[in-house]
Amino acid sequence: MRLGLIGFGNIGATLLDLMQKAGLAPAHLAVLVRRGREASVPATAGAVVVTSAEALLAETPDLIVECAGHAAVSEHGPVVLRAGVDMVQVSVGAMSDPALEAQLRAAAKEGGARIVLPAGAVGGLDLLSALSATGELQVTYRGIKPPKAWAGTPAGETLDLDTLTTREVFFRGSARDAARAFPKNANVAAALALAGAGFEETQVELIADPEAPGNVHSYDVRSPVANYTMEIENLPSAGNVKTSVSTVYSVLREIRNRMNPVVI
Ligand SMILES: NC(=O)C1=CN([C@@H]2O[C@H](COP(=O)(O)OP(=O)(O)OC[C@H]3O[C@@H](n4cnc5c(N)ncnc54)[C@H](OP(=O)(O)O)[C@@H]3O)[C@@H](O)[C@H]2O)C=CC1
Ligand SMILES: O=C([O-])CC(=O)C(=O)O
Repeated sequence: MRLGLIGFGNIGATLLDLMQKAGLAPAHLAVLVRRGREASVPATAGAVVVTSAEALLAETPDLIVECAGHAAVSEHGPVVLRAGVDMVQVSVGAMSDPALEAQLRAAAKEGGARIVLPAGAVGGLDLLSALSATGELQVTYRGIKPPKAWAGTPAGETLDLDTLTTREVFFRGSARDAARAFPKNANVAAALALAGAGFEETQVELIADPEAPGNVHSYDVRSPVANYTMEIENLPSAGNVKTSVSTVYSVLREIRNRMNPVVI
């Protein structure tokens, strides 16, 4: 596979490492970084490093994986999709901006490309997406992380994250408001909303817990044909405590599914 990456931080670098270990090293790798940040991609990655979506497309990737954040989706997503290249959009929460979501969908339609939204750090989206056809879903999600994973977010406006000793719920609201206010921590809420009951109807609680065993994603689903509860206890990434390691494995799965004859 000729692979294009937008962003080469924690997820990008770990993904390349996992692909190499799984015997799925890309035949060609191009990485889009911000101008002036070219040196952030080590020579050992064996990548062509570019600073624009046009230059990334000139490398003729079969697939592009965005793992750079909401602003990068807005900047590069429409260009990539309009050119007809499928994009795995790890920053799912960028879809919480209705204008950007419409722009991305229109670009994908125009280019005949697909926006692939990976499950990321959460699971069970297959059943949730299937049940959405009942039209009567109730979904409640709780995102629980250690205080340091909420550093640099609005949680710090109401909590002293350095000294917190008790579990505190600092956000209650819709998945849309969660995804917009916590772009590096609530992509999971957006994925659940898009698969299930929608951005306004999906209820979210965000919690800082000094006793949290990792990044915990927990949600309840009620529907006319099935009810379920899911709880995932994730190991945080060494390179970014906000991001669970399983997120990278979920991107690897998307790549594996494009390379294998059986999709699962
Ligand atoms: N779906 C899910 O479950 C999850 C989704 N995510 C999403 O993935 C994103 C990346 O996570 P992670 O790798 O851990 O974060 P990192 O901060 O480790 O890496 C992000 C990288 O993207 C680069 N970047 C930022 N803006 C741009 C841009 N406009 N163009 C090109 N590169 C850019 C940054 O470069 P620089 O070094 O120059 O700043 C940085 O190297 C998160 O921001 C979040 O949106 C994260 C976790 C779970
Ligand atoms: O990686 C995680 O645990 C989830 C996360 O940050 C997000 O949803 O943005």
